[in-house]
Amino acid sequence: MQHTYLEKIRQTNPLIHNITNIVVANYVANGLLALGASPIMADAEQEMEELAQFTSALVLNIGTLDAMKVKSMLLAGKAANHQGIPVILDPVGVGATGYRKQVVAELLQHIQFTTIRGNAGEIAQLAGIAWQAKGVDAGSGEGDLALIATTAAQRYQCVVAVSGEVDYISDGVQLAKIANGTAMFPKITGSGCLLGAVLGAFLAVDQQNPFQAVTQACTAYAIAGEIAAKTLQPNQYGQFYLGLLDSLAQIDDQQVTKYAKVEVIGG
Ligand SMILES: Nc1ncnc2c1ncn2[C@@H]1O[C@H](COP(=O)(O)OP(=O)(O)O)[C@@H](O)[C@H]1O
Ligand SMILES: Cc1ncsc1CCOP(=O)(O)O
Ligand SMILES: [Mg+2]
Repeated sequence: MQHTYLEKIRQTNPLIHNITNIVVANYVANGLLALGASPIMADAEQEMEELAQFTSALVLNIGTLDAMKVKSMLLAGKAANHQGIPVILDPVGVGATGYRKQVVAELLQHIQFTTIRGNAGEIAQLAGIAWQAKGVDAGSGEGDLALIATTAAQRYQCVVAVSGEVDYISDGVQLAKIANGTAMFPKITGSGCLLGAVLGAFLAVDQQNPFQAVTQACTAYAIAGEIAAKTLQPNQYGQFYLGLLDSLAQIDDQQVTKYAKVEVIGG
């Protein structure tokens, strides 16, 4: 596996266009800057086509939807597909309401996503497998996470990442299991949303190998969390929130190689 993603991101500073939710926009922008990429958060329908001409990836996050945002997402997604830049979907809380389900179905119908990243509850919903999600959080279920990732990847013809205590990445044939991370992640809001944007940065520097880029992104991000949590008490969530940004700025490809707990099956 290629292990030079972080170096490439810092060399090329890919510009990542995010249409994201009001809870996390600032944190995601800071996380991309820390990593060495550049963020642009833009929602207005008038600028979607223009942005696709000079950005390196598009991240669509449905966390706080409204009709105007959905219109912009459709325009941005189609323009990104036309330009051939990677498009990432974070289907935040897709099982929570009928509107979220309807919007995600529309996005999936009109846009070819490179990657879909969500927690188990969100991806189980897209895969049509039973799961008890809790709002925007993963919730609980008995489902087989590898099957959920693989089913969604085959159904939507893209790389799917199911994040959680163990991350499962599938392109429909290959499966990666990543055992890195820290239990502090689900204690801060925005950690999943920031991961979606980080996927954009990794995919921007390796458009040829989306499965590998997503696996490396999830691994690097989970290890950055481990490093941030190492010196903290288990309830220092505020410190973790900021420490994760510092850690994303400091982590390098050698550390990712050293600490990775990744198993790849199939392919
Ligand atoms: N219990 C856990 N232990 C270790 N890492 C976790 C745990 N839960 C989530 N993560 C990590 O947190 C990050 C965000 O994933 P997740 O919490 O599933 O997203 P979301 O915030 O969208 O629900 C991922 O890097 C994932 O690996
Ligand atoms: C709490 C909340 N409500 C709508 S979007 C959002 C943020 C979800 O962020 P994450 O999935 O990264 O925890
Ligand atoms: Mg989320």
